[in-house]
Amino acid sequence: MNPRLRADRPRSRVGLLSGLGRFAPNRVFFSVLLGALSGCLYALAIPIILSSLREPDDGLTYAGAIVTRVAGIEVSHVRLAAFFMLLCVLILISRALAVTIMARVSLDLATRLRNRLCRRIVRSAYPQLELLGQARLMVAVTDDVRRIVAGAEVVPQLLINGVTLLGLLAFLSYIDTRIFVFVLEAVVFGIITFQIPVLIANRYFRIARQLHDSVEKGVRNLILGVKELQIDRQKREGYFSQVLEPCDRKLLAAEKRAMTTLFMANSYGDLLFFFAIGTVAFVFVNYHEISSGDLVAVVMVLLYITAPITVILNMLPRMSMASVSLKKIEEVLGELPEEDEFEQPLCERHWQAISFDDASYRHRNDKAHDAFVVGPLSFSIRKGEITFIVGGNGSGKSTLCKMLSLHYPSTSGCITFGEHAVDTSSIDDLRQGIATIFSDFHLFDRLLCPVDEEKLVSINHYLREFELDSKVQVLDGVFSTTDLSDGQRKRLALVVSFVDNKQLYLLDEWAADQDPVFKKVFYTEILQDLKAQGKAVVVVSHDDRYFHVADQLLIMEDGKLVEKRRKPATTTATANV
Ligand SMILES: Nc1ncnc2c1ncn2[C@@H]1O[C@H](COP(=O)(O)OP(=O)(O)OP(=O)(O)O)[C@@H](O)[C@H]1O
Repeated sequence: MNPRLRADRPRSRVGLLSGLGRFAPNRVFFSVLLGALSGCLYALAIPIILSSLREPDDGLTYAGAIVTRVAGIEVSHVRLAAFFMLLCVLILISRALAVTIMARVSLDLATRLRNRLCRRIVRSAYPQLELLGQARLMVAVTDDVRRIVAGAEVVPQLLINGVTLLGLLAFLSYIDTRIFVFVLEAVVFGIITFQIPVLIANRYFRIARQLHDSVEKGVRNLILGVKELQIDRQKREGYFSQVLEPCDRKLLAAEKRAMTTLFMANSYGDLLFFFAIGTVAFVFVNYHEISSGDLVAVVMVLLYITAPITVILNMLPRMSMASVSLKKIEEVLGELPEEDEFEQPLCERHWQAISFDDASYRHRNDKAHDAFVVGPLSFSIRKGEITFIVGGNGSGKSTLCKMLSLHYPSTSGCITFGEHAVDTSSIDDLRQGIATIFSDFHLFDRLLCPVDEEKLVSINHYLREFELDSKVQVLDGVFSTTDLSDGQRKRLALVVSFVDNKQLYLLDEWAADQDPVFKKVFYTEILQDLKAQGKAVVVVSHDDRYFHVADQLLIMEDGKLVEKRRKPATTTATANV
């Protein structure tokens, strides 16, 4: 079996804005349009104010302006004032709409990305998930998605301030072309030189993002291993000094470097404009003729320009981080090829026996040369039979179970379920007939399937049978609690699998946590019940005193099947196989 894996097509390195544009083109277009409009209106505010201050002879005075009484208040240049008020209202509406629309798009995009990542995780080949690791997946689903939202939210702000900047530069060119050229040169010089620290900061942001995965992994292991660390001070300190703190230190250093570089770049950007203002006010006027009114207008525009420039410079780090996170998510999606079979319509497949013909699986890890190989294995599992997989620790029992449950694709040989060879067209259908309880199983707090009256009767029956009825009730398909002992949790997992009514039951060391009484019930009653129902039952077990209940014994050693024993058809149920 080698299910074809469909990797994401190699993507072009899309920017944040084009990513947003592809996601919601109409809304992003409106937001951009309104942001641009808002920027234009902002840029208009200064000329309006200035024109209210100017006299026709280019002097600057309030005296002599025509004053009109509006609702008892004296207003000069009433038409201009009304236009200014209208401008303010329009700025308010367009700005609010631009920002709100983009914020909503970014939230929708975040939800979609999170959902897409989660769906991709469940649709991906299991070995690939193992290789990628929980920490990397968690950071992508939570942190990276959040950073993209933060970055997307500033897009309208950048746009508004960018357009304001352009508008003011245009106004500057209208006042005095020579000053405009000078300021434009300062802007171009500022932008080019500003890119150098931005590039350095981006490099540190990328390093910080990698280190974030390691910190996440460290914290996760700390939480998982808290019991062990609490009872041993030396190990606790060792964990902090050898694992968490070195990672934290590196992350802190990278983040500090990135932020420091960017803040210094921002300060440099601000200063550059004050330098430009100073040059115009103290030097330029000595070489070029310029009226005092124009000079005031130029200085006002230059002072006003510093605000949008500061906003743009301050918002850029968020955009940088969002772009790094978007790239990271695309990398994760690229590394998680989707199995083709999920596109097929589901159709239940029935079989009588599973056959392994020289099937093998090679674990993938960083060091390919010492990867563990299980197989080649040849055997069959039949319905109405109990098969035990036995062997020492690390002999490959659980790996074989995951081959049987179709989580691990065989790297050579062939596996068939009855008439159906396991391939891309059949794998998901065949998986639907399999119930598993692995040693690292997860118990969901609900049944995750429709619960009708018949099912409820069946659940309550099994809860009583497994002595769980006083602990757990099922209300609307949800368990009243899953805070149970390890043994009880395994029993509840078995109840769930019984209700699911599958064809193959794979129980990996299920009985390991059960008390001797229930262990006996498991081997002598529960397994026999499943067998009587015609299920194929595969049990990984170290309980040699119960090996006799098996119809078939598969003995594993170092990834190979060293012995297959089958119970003779004539022997009694208690005879050893
Ligand atoms: N996810 C993995 N990635 C790489 N190698 C693995 C992985 N899981 C297991 N292995 C390798 O496969 C070998 C067999 O592991 P497996 O869990 O199948 O043994 P087992 O017989 O079930 O052991 P136990 O009785 O201790 O549960 C191990 O020695 C280990 O080196």
